[in-house]
Amino acid sequence: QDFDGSDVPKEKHNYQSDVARLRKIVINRQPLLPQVSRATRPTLPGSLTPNVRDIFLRELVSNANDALEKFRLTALKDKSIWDGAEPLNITIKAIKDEDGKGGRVVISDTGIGMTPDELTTNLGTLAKSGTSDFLDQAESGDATGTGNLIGAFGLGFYSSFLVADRVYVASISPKSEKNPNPSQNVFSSSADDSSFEIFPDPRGNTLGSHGTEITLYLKDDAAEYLDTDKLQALVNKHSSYSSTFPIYLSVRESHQVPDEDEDVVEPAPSEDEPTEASETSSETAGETPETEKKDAEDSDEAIVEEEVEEKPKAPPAPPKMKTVFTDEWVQLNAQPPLWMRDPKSTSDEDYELFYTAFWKDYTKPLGWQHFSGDSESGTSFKSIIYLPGKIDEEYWKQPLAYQSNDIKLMVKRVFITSDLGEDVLPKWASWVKAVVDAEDLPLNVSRETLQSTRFLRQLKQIIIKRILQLFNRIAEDDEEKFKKISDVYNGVFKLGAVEDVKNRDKLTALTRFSTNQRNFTSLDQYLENKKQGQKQIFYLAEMGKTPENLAQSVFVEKLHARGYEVLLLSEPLDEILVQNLRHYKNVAFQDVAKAGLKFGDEDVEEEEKAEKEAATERYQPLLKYLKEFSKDIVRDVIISSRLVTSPCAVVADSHGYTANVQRMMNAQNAKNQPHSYIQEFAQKAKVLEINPRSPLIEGLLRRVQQLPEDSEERDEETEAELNEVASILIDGALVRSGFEVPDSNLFFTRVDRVLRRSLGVSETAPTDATVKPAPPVDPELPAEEYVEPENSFVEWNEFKDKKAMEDSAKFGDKPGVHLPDHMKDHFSIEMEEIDDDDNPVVRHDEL
Ligand SMILES: Nc1ncnc2c1ncn2[C@@H]1O[C@H](COP(=O)(O)OP(=O)(O)OP(=O)(O)O)[C@@H](O)[C@H]1O
Repeated sequence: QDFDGSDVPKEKHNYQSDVARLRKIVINRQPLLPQVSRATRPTLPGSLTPNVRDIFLRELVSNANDALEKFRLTALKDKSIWDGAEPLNITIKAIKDEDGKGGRVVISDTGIGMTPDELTTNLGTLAKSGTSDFLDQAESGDATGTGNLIGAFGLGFYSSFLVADRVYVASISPKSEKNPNPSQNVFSSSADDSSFEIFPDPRGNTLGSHGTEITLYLKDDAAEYLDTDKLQALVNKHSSYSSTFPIYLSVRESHQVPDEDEDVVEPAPSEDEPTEASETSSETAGETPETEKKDAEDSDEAIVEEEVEEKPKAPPAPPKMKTVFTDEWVQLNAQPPLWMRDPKSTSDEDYELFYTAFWKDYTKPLGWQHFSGDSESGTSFKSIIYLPGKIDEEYWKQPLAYQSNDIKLMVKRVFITSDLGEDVLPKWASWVKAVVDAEDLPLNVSRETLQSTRFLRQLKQIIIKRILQLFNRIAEDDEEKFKKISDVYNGVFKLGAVEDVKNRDKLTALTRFSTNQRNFTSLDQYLENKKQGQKQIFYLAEMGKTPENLAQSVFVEKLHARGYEVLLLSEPLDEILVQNLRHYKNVAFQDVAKAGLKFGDEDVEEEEKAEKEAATERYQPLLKYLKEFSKDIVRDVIISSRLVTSPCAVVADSHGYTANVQRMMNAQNAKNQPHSYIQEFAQKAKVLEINPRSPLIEGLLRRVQQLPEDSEERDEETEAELNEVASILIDGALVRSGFEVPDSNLFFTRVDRVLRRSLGVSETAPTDATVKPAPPVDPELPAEEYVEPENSFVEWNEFKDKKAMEDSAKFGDKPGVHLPDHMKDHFSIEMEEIDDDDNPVVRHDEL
């Protein structure tokens, strides 16, 4: 009897809109044969078909495993639903049609099953996070990309429609208080329906007391999935690690039996009757593979014995033999789970496949550590921890609030939970994926009891220790690989070093930086390259600039010229990190844009000191002049010992703001904070340094010296010119040092004037500023109707005041405020009622 062969009442439901979108993409999946036109598709040999749709099996097996896990957990609490003896497993069977062309694949599990309501909600709506991302990408992307997308997201149940025209899901959930009389029901949908049906299974109860059976009627071009070798290969590749429950495949085995005794071979299907044989087995779907297999073995034994007994004295002529076929269940994942195996005999590919199947993450992991251990509390366990190949974007949105639940705790191979509470790992490490199988915990351990166990606390330390060891080992042994790790994890190391004081040193050692001399430097390598006497780790931080830009900075020029290494920090976390660390291995960090920079080589410093004193003496008039001139911007003007070619720079005091911090403060102030006096003080805590060896500075000194002492002899024009040059010089120093000029319009007006002067053009000659005015006012209204762009409208309904909403009817049918999407989060809208004279209505006096 099949699913449709009865007049049971069928409830029709429409798919939720997202499911409908998803199914459309899956069913019309263009990329299946990306390089081939539609017309030629059907004639292609199966082997050319890219394997996008192979994923259906992986997805259904993974769902079956989840259902079994749920069942086992439920049974731990409610002993009445499972006696522990009835097998929990997954079975896969391919059944060919009578005409031998098409057929169906049936995937069953003895898991938690679904009630009719659950069939409707679980299979008719989408609850998966990330699905809308998938939909958007798939719908906007070109067709060829969709295949990869399908593989990368994992479409769950809906991937059935990659291979099937029609899908039936028969299911029964175990008896419970809510569901005292469970019955077996069917979900049915064809690939091109926009709806599905739910109805009582016309075949009655075939699944026993709990479980699900998914029957896929294969599309014409998907007959390859009837081949058990293919199914076996797929399970081996994608699913052997995704379930700790046995997965059985029904495989047709051939046997040689004596031809004479027709009765004996009767139970087994003959070669000419493949369909009948398949049907016989499918009717026994309620039986477990184990019982079926046992029956088959029993009957085989009986045959042998009968023959021996009946013909003891027969002439020794060889009996006539013929081939018969039986369907037998073969377990596909008979090996112990990966974490129980010997790491020495486990290949990288095994670890990668296990990772993908277990966490449904299709980006290859960057590393793993497989180990066994004993916690101090006496629990022994085996574990594999992984470094994911990418970190979830959510993590970087809110790293300190992120919780991934990716540590899967098993007890004696049985999955217990992946919710180990918020503090199972320090926040910086919340991306770790690990499986931990403990031997000595009770199977019914609850999350609450778990959290109070010493085991969990120790596990946290063990995982962190192992993760750090793993990073270290790769850093030491394989620089190329560590570069890849760094691409993903450098920010994590920096965050960890700030957040996790206990592991700060180890995490800091893993961070890598660009410098003026090389690209991938650890702080230890920096210290190895430290010059004699150097007592500081030099760095320059400016968020958003590239290290190449930073290397050109005025603050780096002398250090670079002398051969010192300077860390060039351009990542958002960098400056926070050095501020928190303050020193590494007892060597202090020194911001080269700040006062306090010391090279540490005494001879040079003595020499420079003398030179500086002499220059200060010589440049006194210019220093005095500039100090007076720039008193609103800097605290002092001094002779520099950090500049080589640049004429001047603005250096922050050790307690003042660098340009980087200044920018961050400005951004902050722009948001809401008022300026404080401390901030103003810190802003001005900077010094203008001039380079006595720069010809420009020497020239300026000469000009200042030429200014007449006597105020009677002053020439205003010459003085104005000099002031202008000095202004440009100071503004230039600000820009060169990363600060903003106080008034950029004034700055460019001055530059223009100086340019005119140097070109001999009149300084006062006006530019022809005539422009063509706009045409006169157009009294006509636009002919075409304005089309509302989607989503640019803050719906009236969103306003909380319902009364205002009702009143709004008189303003037209869709009043509202238009905002571009990217601005919506930054605005709140308040409204007030106004009267005919545009005055706000504060009180309704008449009320
Ligand atoms: N074999 C099954 N037994 C019981 N419930 C099932 C089974 N297959 C699917 N379901 C239910 O249907 C829901 C939807 O399945 P689907 O594969 O589309 O998404 P998912 O499994 O929740 O997500 P993901 O595939 O990312 O894990 C599941 O969450 C589960 O509740």
